[in-house]
Amino acid sequence: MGNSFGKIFKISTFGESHGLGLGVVIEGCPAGLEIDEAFIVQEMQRRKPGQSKITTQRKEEDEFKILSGVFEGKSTGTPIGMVIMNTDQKSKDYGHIADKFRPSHADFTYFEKYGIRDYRGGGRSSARETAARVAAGAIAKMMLKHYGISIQAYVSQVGSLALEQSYQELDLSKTEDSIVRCPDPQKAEEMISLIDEVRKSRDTIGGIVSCVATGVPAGLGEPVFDRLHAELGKAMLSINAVKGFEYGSGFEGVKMRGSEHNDAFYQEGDRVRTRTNHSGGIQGGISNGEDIYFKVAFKPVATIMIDQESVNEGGDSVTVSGKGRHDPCVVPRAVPIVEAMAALVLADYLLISRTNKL
Ligand SMILES: Cc1cc2nc3c(=O)[nH]c(=O)nc-3n(C[C@H](O)[C@H](O)[C@H](O)COP(=O)(O)O)c2cc1C
Ligand SMILES: C=C(O[C@@H]1CC(C(=O)O)=C[C@@H](OP(=O)(O)O)[C@H]1O)C(=O)O
Repeated sequence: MGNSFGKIFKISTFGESHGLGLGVVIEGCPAGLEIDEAFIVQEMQRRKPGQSKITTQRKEEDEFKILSGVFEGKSTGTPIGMVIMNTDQKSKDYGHIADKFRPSHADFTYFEKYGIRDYRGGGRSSARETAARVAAGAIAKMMLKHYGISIQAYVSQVGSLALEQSYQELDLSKTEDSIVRCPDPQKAEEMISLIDEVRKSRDTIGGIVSCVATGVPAGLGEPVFDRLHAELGKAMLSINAVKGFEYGSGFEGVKMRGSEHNDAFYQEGDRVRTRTNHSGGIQGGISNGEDIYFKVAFKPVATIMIDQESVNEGGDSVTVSGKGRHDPCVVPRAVPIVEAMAALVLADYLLISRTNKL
């Protein structure tokens, strides 16, 4: 049920934030793929907590072990198992809210579903689980790289501080230069100051991660239900704290006429191309070979260090205030998560596309 994702390139994750650790099983990765462990380390470092002053201060190195499915540096075609141990849980930070529900976190709904509360933290609802997705996403990215596909995400908005440039106008190679992962150096500084100011006031703030996938061949997707953008939307909306997904021209597109919005075709060598790309690289649920681009909106983190109205498990009114180590804004760490989820979807559809036609 809700613990797995994908059709051919499939992942299942297990574990929670205050248990012994977490992990992932990847099925469907073709044999013979070179597995670059240094690349997986790099991806884990981009997501790990405690990486800068504008993230949670929980210190996890997120070292992983590959248990199976890789031999002499190559995938064997059998399930790839990976584990990441938890090393820095502080469950006592949750003692004062063991029977209270944090507003807008998962405490209430999780309790309603299971009738059991793992009060050592957010349990399975903690974004700690995304470490397993990033590990799997790194393998998916390696497979995509083999086929010339790359994915790059960056922070394009924090609160109301937004980049005005499109991804083509930005130097995305600068994204990793700043702790906020915004490729515009000046805006990055402003975003960092804003997050720091919000953090000092014991509050949190939201933001947007933009993402572009290049080199995706035409023909990936489905004309109904499992349309490529629907799968990308599901993947993004499955990330903790996501409140919005928009691809191509998105909500802005409604202001245009068809004559402006249509992407005119032209022939370039042996490829059909489009002059504009309001379609965001997907038409009729199937990739058309142009860049796939989309945005993901993240809400302000639920756990704030300010008193808030709530109730406990017995239905009494209580006041709740967070303690411990929380992200003041998730977007800097969400960048590799968005890329990982996009990579998992594209890797899956790339393998599915081999069954499209003779
Ligand atoms: C990278 C990342 C880090 C997060 N860190 C925190 C955190 O430190 N504290 C918190 O309350 N929520 C954090 N969240 C959000 C919660 O996990 C999320 O709000 C919770 O699972 C409830 O789900 P919902 O907000 O999607 O409804 C984080 C989310 C992401 C993507
Ligand atoms: C540990 C991570 O992030 C955590 C995500 C999270 C949440 O509620 O989502 C709450 C905090 O964790 P804790 O359960 O220790 O209070 C964050 O530190 C991680 O991303 O690896």
